[in-house]
Amino acid sequence: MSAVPLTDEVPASRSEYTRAVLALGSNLGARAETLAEAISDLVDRPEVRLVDVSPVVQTKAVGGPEGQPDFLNMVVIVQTSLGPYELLAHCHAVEAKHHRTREVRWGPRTLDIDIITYNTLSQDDPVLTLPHPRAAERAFVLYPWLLIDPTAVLEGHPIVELLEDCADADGVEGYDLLDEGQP
Ligand SMILES: Nc1ncnc2c1ncn2[C@@H]1O[C@H](COP(=O)(O)OP(=O)(O)OP(=O)(O)O)[C@@H](O)[C@H]1O
Ligand SMILES: Nc1nc2c(c(=O)[nH]1)N=C(CO)CN2
Repeated sequence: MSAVPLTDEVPASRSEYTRAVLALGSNLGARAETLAEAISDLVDRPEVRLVDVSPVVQTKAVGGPEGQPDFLNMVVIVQTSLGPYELLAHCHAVEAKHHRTREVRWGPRTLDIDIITYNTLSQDDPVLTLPHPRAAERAFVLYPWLLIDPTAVLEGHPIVELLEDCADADGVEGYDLLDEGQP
């Protein structure tokens, strides 16, 4: 028996952390501020640890209504002891805190958080499809991800190769955070 009290120990079922890749997007409101706050909110619990944060990129909206504002997009990598559905619920709670609404498919939003990968988990459940079913064709996901993990592989393909075939690649550009709020 250990002399150290065990009461604060992480329960055995929660002691393992899994790597997950999350994609964040915003094209309504104070976009950069929202993304920064969302990262804080995501890791504001012991079950989610921040591993890496990509630069922010500005991207032309893909799909949805014509003429919607450009997005800011980024990718964050976390280690989490949450299960995949718990992580999804947590992402939805952070979206809700930032007043995310769902009226039009692919419509403008204050905040979107998608789970791109949860370790190597592969599943088809419409509630949580993993890897994210459209990530492999989205430069607004792959490009910021590539900037922090150049050797990443998605569904067996290096993301650097997937990016070459993305139709939206020309709509992705670097973004200077100091520009937010400027006319
Ligand atoms: N990997 C995933 N990450 C996030 N949501 C997912 C995932 N797989 C399935 N979903 C489901 O998709 C539903 C719709 O999500 P959401 O409204 O954010 O879609 P979207 O971001 O507008 O479009 P897209 O799914 O093309 O990125 C969510 O309620 C969730 O249950
Ligand atoms: N540029 C850009 N386009 C999108 C985005 C996004 O985050 N960025 N998200 C979508 C649905 O998740 C649909 N289209």
